[in-house]
Amino acid sequence: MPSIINTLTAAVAFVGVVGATPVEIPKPKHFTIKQVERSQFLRNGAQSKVKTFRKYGAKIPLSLLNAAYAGPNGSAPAVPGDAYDSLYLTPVTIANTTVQLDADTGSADLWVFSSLQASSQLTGHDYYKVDASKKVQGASWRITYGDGSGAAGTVYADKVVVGGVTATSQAVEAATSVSAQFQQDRDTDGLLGLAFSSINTVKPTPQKTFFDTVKASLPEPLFSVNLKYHAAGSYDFGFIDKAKYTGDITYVDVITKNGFWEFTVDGYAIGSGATTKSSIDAIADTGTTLAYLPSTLVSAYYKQVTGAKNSAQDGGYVFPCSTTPPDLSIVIGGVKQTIPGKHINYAPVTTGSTTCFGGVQDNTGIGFSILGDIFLKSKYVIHEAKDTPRIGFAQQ
Ligand SMILES: Cc1noc(C)c1CN(C)Cc1cc2n(n1)CCN(c1cc(N)ncn1)C2
Repeated sequence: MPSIINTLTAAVAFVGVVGATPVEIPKPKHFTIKQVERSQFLRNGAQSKVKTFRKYGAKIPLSLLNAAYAGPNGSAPAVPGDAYDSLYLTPVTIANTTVQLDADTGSADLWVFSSLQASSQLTGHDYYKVDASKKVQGASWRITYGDGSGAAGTVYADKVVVGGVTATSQAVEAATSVSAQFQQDRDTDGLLGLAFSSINTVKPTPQKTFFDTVKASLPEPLFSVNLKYHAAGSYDFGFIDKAKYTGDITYVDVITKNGFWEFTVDGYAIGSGATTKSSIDAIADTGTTLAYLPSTLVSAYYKQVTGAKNSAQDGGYVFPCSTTPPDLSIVIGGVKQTIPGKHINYAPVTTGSTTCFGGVQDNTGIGFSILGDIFLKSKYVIHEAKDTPRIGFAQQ
């Protein structure tokens, strides 16, 4: 629908009567009343409902959030799963059911809670009702994540729609079992893997990710990630939205050998300090909540945070919640990408504690650095899968 903008320009004289003596109010030169597209009002209807729910502290149904933040074709919302952005959820329609999946650039399996699980595991979840006629015979999958959580099951080829983009026959990995972490997390109905298909866990034949399935049909072979701090962002498939970033996009080549969106960081700076040159191997990973960086960098960073300590009891670097830590910049493609200090004050270590867990932690034991949501939520990140895959970063 073309937007209907009527501009009414009127010169209106107001004569007000105050007491007995008429008072002439200076004549305004002109004013404009803009009319906007009806659909924007409709979307704003959902948004005004979200505001009312928030005002009265009511839990907002994800379906309402999805309606409020529905984007143009190709764009899907990424809604924080809780108050601390521990994960972001995106509505995905599989066959005729819409589920809330954690879109994850650090893994390559599209898996979902399903009717194959014990019904006790399905309470509070939307789930995929498997269609036996669509089963991929002989195929199975099993995935384990860095935090020890995981799931396993069998495979179906079914219709999947994300942000209006349709994969007519996408490998849908139906869970037969999920780990305790997923059983306890009633918001996450599964994952939408967006890493490279080379690390898909389906046996005997690895399956394509949703992005790989639809890539050739998109305007451009890319997807853009726009996670936000304590707010709904988006995943844009096939296009770059200039309204979602400022300045330039800095691209670097992706190292594809491990199946991640992996690249080299050139250095870092703490607060307004000098830049330290350092070659750091890192992956961009929307499925990881925090940022995990080399111990030398992390130790130098927390030396500048009043009251910070590396607490074995709390499982990492913590500091008083009243602290606003310094910004942390990392240099990618010669350009500083800054994490606001506010984002690094992640969350109380336990509910009500005045000790807060740092959003930047040590990568010891992981083998590489992970730029998770703490880094990503202030950036607009382009994942381009041409012959030489590239990743691009811009400031939101
Ligand atoms: C609640 C809640 N709080 O924080 C999380 C996470 C949850 C969700 N919940 C506990 C279940 C869960 C566990 C994981 N996820 N979701 C997402 C995939 N995981 C990854 C992905 C990846 N790329 N790298 C490492 N792990 C681990």
